[in-house]
Amino acid sequence: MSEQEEKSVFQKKISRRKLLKLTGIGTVGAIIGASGMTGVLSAFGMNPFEDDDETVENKIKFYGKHQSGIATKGPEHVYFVSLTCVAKSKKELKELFQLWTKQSAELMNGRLIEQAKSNTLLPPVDTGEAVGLNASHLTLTFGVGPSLFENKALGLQSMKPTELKDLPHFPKDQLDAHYVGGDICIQACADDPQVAFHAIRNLVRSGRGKVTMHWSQAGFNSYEMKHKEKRTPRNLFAFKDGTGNVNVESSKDMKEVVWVQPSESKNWMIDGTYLAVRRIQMHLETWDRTALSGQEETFGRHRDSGAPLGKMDEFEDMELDRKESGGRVVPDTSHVFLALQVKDRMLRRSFSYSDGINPNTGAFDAGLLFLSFQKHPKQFINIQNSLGRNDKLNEYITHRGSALFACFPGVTKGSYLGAELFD
Ligand SMILES: C=CC1=C(C)c2cc3[nH]c(cc4nc(cc5[nH]c(cc1n2)c(C)c5CCC(=O)O)C(CCC(=O)O)=C4C)c(C)c3C=C
Ligand SMILES: [Fe+2]
Repeated sequence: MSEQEEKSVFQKKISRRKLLKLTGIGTVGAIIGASGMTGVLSAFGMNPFEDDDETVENKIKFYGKHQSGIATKGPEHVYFVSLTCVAKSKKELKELFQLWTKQSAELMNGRLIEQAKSNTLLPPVDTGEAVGLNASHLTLTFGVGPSLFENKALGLQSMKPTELKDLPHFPKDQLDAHYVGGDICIQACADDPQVAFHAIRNLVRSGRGKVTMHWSQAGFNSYEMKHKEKRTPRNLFAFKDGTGNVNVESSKDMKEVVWVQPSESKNWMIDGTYLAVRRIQMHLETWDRTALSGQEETFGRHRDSGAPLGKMDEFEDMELDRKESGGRVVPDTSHVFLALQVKDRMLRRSFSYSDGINPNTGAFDAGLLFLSFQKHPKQFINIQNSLGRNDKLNEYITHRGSALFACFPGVTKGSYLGAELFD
């Protein structure tokens, strides 16, 4: 940088574009590393996580300290995919994440993965089904599973955090290999299911030769609106699901429960989180034959209001030890009672699914794509163990799918997804 150029930077006369050019950030961090870039931009009074286009409607920012789709509230649709990595080297995989970074920023800005006019003699680069649709609050969240680190060709063995291992077998699990594990995951959430699907379709398509699809699951949430605010959504058993969740607006809670802090894991996981995924079938027909009182005793909450048993309002305190006529108001076999027996907490971000009819039973294949984010997998494991064999809800559900992923921190502009792992 010349003296004159430096002066312009300090007087903040220089344009963002010019600064990126001068520092070499435009060439994917060729000159300074990912964390160095954050420092340089901050020193010049620029937000390193700022996105380009503030004018785009219904847009969630791609760049940030944390990935989108974790603390982002009120998702209506999800398309989740678990992938197998077939890349032959770390370099190939790194290039894929660099490409996905660029494409994700485009998609979350409501654009196609490639703006260039298609050559009519070739298949279009973007598949096109999102043409004319807006960003629809699309979020994209990427993670890597334990098996990725066992692939010797990638040479990532020493980077594996000790806590990143397959979830243990839990009592009553009846897992179907079709819905277990994966090397890489992508969670796409949007208000429009076609926008979410389009994103995954195009990301997977451009990863051809480096990834193949292992399993996927689409899901949905519907929100009652009050004073233009989304209320807690109901699951397919009609209960409000998410009332006792971590407050995503509290950075203290998020640091305590969700975001990995320095020295809590491998350095590349700082500001990242672990995603536990469970595909849980819900036996709707059995549930629908259960009396309302039995349904409410199963969860420990009233169905319509979502209030703790014996109370009126959804957000009243859950008093687990409250007794009336000598008996517990909230049964000790209820889902909420057992979930609260351990001190661990998690951020739940689940979606309902309905996938047609099971040909063997003639029953709905419907349930919950349970997704929880936590800074350590033991938080999920401890709660699931507490639910164990005693949860009354077990009479109505069967866990069919399971996976654990380490989700990267967010991306600084000029860097890429997973840079801290690959560089
Ligand atoms: C291991 C963690 C959990 C699994 C698996 C799980 C499955 C599951 N949950 C519901 C419905 C509800 N869960 C509710 C509360 C709740 N659930 C968990 C954990 C798991 N649930 C926790 C930690 C809590 C919060 C307890 C609290 O802090 O109060 C509720 C009540 C409303 C709410 O707080 O969200 C419902 C309803 C289903 C249907 C299900 C599997 C299909
Ligand atoms: Fe639950």
